[in-house]
Amino acid sequence: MQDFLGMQLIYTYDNGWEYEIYIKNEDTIDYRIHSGIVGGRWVRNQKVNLVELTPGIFKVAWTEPTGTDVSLDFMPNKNKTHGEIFFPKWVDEHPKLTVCYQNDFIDKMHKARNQYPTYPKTVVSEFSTITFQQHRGINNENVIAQAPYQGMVNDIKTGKL
Ligand SMILES: C=Cc1ccc(O)c(OC)c1
Repeated sequence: MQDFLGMQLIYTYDNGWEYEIYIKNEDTIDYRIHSGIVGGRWVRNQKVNLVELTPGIFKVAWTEPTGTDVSLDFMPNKNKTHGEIFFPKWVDEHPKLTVCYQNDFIDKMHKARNQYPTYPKTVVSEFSTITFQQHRGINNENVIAQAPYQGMVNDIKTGKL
């Protein structure tokens, strides 16, 4: 567990979506979405359940202010992850409403999830390939501290960011 906490990982789902997560501490993540239908969305200090299923394999699961539920399995030693993402109907219908720095729009997310339909949900089940991982220490506020932009992943991978 100690080597997973503090990790920054970038991974690309088989459907093409590129995500970045920072495992901030034992119950908190920050993340950015670099591509896909909600590319541009980013979130800090999302509370999660994090467990080590077996040595080197981790599950991170949470429910979001949007009503989206997420369960991710990380296999960093194999450069693989698997995600199960449960989207309420409204996120499927109005994905762009969720593209923001969510921390500044929690009320907007709560209003939207009450106002728009939840069901039927859309379940996305996808493997991804980890293309970058590095240790950044625990509770590092500088890892995910600005909005995603075109070329940011390249800047991270080349050490410019
Ligand atoms: C819906 C959020 C979401 C979905 C899949 C992910 O891999 C993720 O990582 C931070 C977040």
